[in-house]
Amino acid sequence: MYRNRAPIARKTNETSDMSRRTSTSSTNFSQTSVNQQRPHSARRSSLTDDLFTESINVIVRCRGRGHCANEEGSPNVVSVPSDGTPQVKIVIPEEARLCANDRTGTNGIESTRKYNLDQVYGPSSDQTTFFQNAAENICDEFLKGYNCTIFAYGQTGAGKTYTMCGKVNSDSLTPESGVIPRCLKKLFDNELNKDVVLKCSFVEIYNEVLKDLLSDGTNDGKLKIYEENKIIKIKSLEEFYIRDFKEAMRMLKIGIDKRKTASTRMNKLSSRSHSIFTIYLMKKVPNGSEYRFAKMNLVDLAGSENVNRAGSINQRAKEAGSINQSLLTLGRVINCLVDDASFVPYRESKLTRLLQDSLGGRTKTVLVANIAPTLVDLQSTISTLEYASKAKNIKNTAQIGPLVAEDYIMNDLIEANRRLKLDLLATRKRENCIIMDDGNYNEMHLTHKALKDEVEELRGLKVSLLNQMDSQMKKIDLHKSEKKFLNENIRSLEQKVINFENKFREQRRHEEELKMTCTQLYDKFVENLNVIYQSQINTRSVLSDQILKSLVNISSKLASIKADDSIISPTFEEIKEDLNRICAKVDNLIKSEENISSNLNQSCSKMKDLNTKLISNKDTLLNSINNLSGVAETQASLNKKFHMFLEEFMNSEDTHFLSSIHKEAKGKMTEYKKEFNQKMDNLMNESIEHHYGLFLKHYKGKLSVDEKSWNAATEELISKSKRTKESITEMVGSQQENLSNIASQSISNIKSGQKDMLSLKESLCSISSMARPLISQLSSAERSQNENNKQMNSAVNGVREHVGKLECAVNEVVGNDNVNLEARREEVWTQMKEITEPENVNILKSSGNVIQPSSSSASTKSSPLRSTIRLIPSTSRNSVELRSPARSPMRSRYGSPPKSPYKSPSRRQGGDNLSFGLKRESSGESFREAKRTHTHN
Ligand SMILES: Nc1ncnc2c1ncn2[C@@H]1O[C@H](COP(=O)(O)OP(=O)(O)OP(=O)(O)O)[C@@H](O)[C@H]1O
Repeated sequence: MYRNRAPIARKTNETSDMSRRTSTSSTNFSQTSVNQQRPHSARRSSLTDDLFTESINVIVRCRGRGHCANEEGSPNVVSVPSDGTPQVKIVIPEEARLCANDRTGTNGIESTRKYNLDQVYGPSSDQTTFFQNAAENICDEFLKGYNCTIFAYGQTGAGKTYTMCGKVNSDSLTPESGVIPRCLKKLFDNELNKDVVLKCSFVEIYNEVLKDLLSDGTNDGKLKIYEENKIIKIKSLEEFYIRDFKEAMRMLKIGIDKRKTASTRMNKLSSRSHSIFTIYLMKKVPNGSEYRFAKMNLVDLAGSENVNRAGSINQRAKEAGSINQSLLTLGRVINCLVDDASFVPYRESKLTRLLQDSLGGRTKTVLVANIAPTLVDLQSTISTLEYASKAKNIKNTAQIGPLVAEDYIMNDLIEANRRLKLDLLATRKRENCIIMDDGNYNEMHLTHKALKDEVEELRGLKVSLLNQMDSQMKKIDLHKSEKKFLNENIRSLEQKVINFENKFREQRRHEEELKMTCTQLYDKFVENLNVIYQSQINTRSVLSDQILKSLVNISSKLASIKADDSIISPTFEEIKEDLNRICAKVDNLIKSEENISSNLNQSCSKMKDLNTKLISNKDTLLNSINNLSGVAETQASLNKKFHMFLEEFMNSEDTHFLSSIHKEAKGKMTEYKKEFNQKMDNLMNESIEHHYGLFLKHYKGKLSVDEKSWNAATEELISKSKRTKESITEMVGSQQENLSNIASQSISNIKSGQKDMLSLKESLCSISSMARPLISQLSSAERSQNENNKQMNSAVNGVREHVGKLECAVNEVVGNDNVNLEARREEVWTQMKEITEPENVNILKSSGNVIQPSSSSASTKSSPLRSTIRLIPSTSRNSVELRSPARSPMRSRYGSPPKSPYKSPSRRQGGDNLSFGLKRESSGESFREAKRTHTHN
């Protein structure tokens, strides 16, 4: 960095002089440049193409809620559309309007207001976004050679300084860097940087006094605003060449640090002055030796403030008054420009005077209106937005900057260099004085300051790091102690676990032992239980045996006492009677069977007679056939003779007559033959049917009579058997019932007696001694009862066997007779066929005579029909079958004449002494079985 002059020799008058000189010289640069414009001013008219009118670009930036608003608990009333619409909307809540006061200034304000501007940015827009969208473009215009101005306007604390400068702590950009650092960065990052020469100045207006923020103070009070050729300039303001971004940032930082700030209630670092950072650009014209001159004013205005609200008193109140005054003038200027007034009061304040060219002049101007969103700031916000809306209508005629000759810049640099060398030489001659180049000094000073800042920063960092370290160490210590504590806990827990495991093992061992003991005890218990159970069973069996014995004795006693007389005897008598009746019925049946047999024999004899007659007829027929065969022989001889006669006749002359007779005779013979055969067939059929019908009619009548008697006898027998069975069953049932009653009573008695068994034992002992003679009696009675039982069993078995045999016999009779009748019928039929067939054969052999069957002639041959035939009813009572008695197993078993095989045994059994011993189950079962067999049959 180098400067036009070195204002370093502060302590010498020479330096002061020099400073003044250089200052003038510096001011002369602008003047020179302006002066240099003069030759070009003639050209400017020719550059009418570069002139164009445009409105000031008005941008609103609304900050977020500040600490002040939060403290006051003020609601937000400003909203910014998120879709990029350049509109600010103010919505005042009704309750706020109702309790409106002067502070909020909502009195008489409508609830909703809208302001349309060029661009609007809300709290969410960061510095980068804001610069890129709002300020970058104007930088480009500046680089093109236009004079440009960006100034921030708004109430105190609305974010003007934040927008324009941001944080300027380092040599590089940060996210918080504002418009000025970013502009500088952009200018130095430009590709055409080589052909660009940049200078800067930084001035503030504090209480309407100008102050050079980059100066060492030697030019204090010398800065004066003057206008030359319609260009506003500041006399004695130092301009510094800036070679790179870092240098520019250091200059900016120096100026910011020098700027007057103070803490108010509304802003802890409130700017109490208006500041203008100006960048001068000399850009070489492409393919030329001249440089285009332009300057950019970056203005951070002091904020308008409510003295009461800001709590400004004394100096601050004076500052506020000055600020507000200058801002009021700015407002009036804007109004005048908007109203296109003939007079614009630029000169009424230094601010408006310095911004004269930017407001309604030849500059491209951007006005940033900073506002706060809360209700407490509403009045200022509305005021700001009103100004901004008006400023939007200010028209500027942007003009490209003048050209400066390259030689002039070179001469300026050489001159500056020469003056510096003289200053150095003069300074070196002085004693006790450190003489050094102002640039170097400044550079060193800046470097030193930067280093100091860095050291401070590092110190602060170190302190914070040390603090962090301390806290970390404390945390580590805490963690260590916690870890130690946890380790101890873990160790104790592990020990507990080990102890627990040991105890668990011990417990398991105890459990195993306990199990073993339990098993042993259980086994012993089971064993004892078995023993007890066995003893109980034994006891029970002994007791039950005793009880049974007692029961048997009692029952036998009862049976012997009562049953013999009152129960069994009458029943047995009845059974006897029944059986006798059955036997009588069986005898009747046998008798009827004999009758049937005799009937059958009679039928057989009749059949034999019939057969004899048939045989005799057969003989007669055979004779007739023989006669017919004689006739046939005669006929044959006659025929022969006739044939001979015919041959002779044929040999004669009249053959025609003979042949006709012969044909006629032949035909008649054929007819005769047919007729004869037909008549013979009819005769034979009629004869056979007649005889067979007679035979069947005769035997059917006979058999139906026998069948009826047989059926009646069978039914009677069955009903008798049924009745007998029922009476026996009833008797047995009653016996059973009696016995079961006695048994159940005894059992219940025994059961009840079981409880008093112990007490009864004693009495039993005494009873046993008393019961001995009774027992002997009972044993004798038991023996007799056993005998009775045996007899009864044998009797029942006999009855059962007898009934079974009877039923078998009946079955055999029925079954065999059915078979025999069938066979017999077949035999008769075959015999009849035998009788009739030879006749038919012979008759068929006969030549044509009618033959009447003869009724005589008996055959001497023996016929099966000569045997006796028995007719018995089959299972189907409607059918009648012929049976051969010879094939009857009954007959073969009992011989001829047929005699019932059941008669004798039945009689024997019925007649024999039938003493039914009472063996309840077996006898009942046998009766049931007999009943089943009978029913089945
Ligand atoms: N858009 C913003 N985003 C973040 N912080 C902001 C914003 N605007 C302002 N601030 C913060 O608000 C405080 C006040 O801002 P600033 O000093 O820029 O206000 P000002 O308008 O310059 O006030 P004054 O006129 O009193 O100087 C600062 O701490 C600043 O960092």
